[in-house]
Amino acid sequence: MSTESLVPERKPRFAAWLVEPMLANKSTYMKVGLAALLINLFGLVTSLYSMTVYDRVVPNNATTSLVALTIGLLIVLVFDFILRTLRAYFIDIAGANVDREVGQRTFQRLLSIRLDARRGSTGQLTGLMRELESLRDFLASATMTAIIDVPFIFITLLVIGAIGGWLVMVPIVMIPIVVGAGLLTYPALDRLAGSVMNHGLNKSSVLVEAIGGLETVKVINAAPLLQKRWLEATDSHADSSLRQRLVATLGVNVAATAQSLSYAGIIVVGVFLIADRHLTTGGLIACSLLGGRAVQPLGSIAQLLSRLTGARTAYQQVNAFMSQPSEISESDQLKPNKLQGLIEFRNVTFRYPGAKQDALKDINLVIKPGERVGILGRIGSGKSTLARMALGLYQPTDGLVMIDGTDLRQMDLVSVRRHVGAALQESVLLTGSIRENIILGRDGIDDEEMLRVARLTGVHDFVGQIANGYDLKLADRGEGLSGGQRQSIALSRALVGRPSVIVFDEPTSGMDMQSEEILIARLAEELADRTVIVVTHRPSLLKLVNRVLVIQDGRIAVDGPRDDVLRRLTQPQRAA
Ligand SMILES: Nc1ncnc2c1ncn2[C@@H]1O[C@H](COP(=O)(O)OP(=O)(O)OP(=O)(O)O)[C@@H](O)[C@H]1O
Repeated sequence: MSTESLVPERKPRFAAWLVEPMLANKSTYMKVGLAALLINLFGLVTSLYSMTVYDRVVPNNATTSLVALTIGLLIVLVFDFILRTLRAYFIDIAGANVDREVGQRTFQRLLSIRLDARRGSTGQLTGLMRELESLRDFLASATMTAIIDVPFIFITLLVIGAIGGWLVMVPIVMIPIVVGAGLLTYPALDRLAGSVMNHGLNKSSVLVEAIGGLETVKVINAAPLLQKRWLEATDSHADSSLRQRLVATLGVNVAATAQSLSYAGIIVVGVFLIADRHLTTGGLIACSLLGGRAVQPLGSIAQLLSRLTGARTAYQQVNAFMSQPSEISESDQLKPNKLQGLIEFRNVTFRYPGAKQDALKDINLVIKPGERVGILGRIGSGKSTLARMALGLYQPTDGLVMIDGTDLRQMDLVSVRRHVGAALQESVLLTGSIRENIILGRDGIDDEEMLRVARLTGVHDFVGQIANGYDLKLADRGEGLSGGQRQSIALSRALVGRPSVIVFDEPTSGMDMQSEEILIARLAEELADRTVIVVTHRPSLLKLVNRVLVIQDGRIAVDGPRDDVLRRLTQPQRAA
């Protein structure tokens, strides 16, 4: 029998990544609410002041009372000013706290996103992270103030009712008009917010692609194509933004007109009530002021409606991203302190998301600790995929990848990768010094160890001569260095700290034969007792390994001791 609960779990209305940081600032938000309450009450005082002045002071020429009342009002205004300032300050503080926490959570999620579950291009993901800004804008400042003011509409209406009786019907009639206009425009605004955001993400996508590959774009003359894509993305973005603003303006104008109508309506009806002696002139003045106050928060909401829909769309997109599978699972994951270096593939089949064919098919493989394996095969045969799977970058579609006898899915990949040195095909460096690029802020790696690997990989040969060479700041992704130099740095950061498992994918592709030979000679000793996987097309690198696998069409075609396999591969095919 299934152990699953029969009662479906109710999904929380809002996601934890947003609600938890907001709840953490609960006390600040309560202060904001209290300030809003007092500010709204002070607003009533101003209207009542006008009423008293018109009804009591003017007819009796009671200047002493006027002075006393005005002093009272001034005191209230001073408090009002202080509270408004405090309210804005508290909202900003809470907004900044929430923004920091939400930003941290989303960035962490971005870094731990499972590659097999990743959706959207690099540019779209960049744009998505920017969408957090619109959420932040929404949660901070003006928006919250306007929303908090809404419940006070009822208090204002109560006061109007107390002073002017049925006069209260005038602003009450206006409320459904404003709300109705909001409700009518909401679906259109919501739809437009979605398309504004999508077109924005498309723009970001073209931009990132163009900037990231500027050199290639020039060389292959792709500028006209990208220019065309950029123009299309900009046009559609501008078009949907324009429509969004038009619809939003409609709601705002209805609210503004309703506010004026409420004012005029109160005056007109009030005149008749005064004639019937149901209302005083002061009462009318107070009611007309209060009438404006009653409708005003709705106007602000109408103004915010487009931002509200924008924020909702951003929330949904970010939430969808936050719900994608991550390398960090909820369960307790194993965090190894060290690795023996036993790597096992059990019946592993893998297909890239959206691909038509399996990249790896039914792989069974045991790499013992200290074993050094070279992986050969034609292009696209699945060599790099095998290396990526050993690093836990992708989870098998079927079967198990195990390290030291434990399923990789049950291990904390950050801890595992601490003991694995990897250099993949692309030597992507980070902005910063060469030293930073080799050490990468890892604990326990000193300058001595950095220099040791730098000498080994040849980095010292080109950095050692320059004064402060290791502190040389590298530009974006290591620009300013040759491909081979970048590769040497990438190899250094993989070897530093002597990790027990090494995974190299074409580690010498950017090097000349002489540099490669020197490197191989030095690596032979360095890698002696490690578990090593080297993906390569170069026979020279096979000097480093004692076992060779040949991958063909996603399957292991040949597996054996290096010399045996090489002999088989170089033997002329016997005629059938
Ligand atoms: N990110 C990806 N998404 C979809 N398919 C992919 C992806 N990366 C690789 N593939 C496909 O998986 C198959 C194996 O690719 P892999 O990179 O492992 O080949 P390889 O043997 O390392 O090739 P090369 O020698 O050219 O590096 C190929 O058919 C390739 O088209």
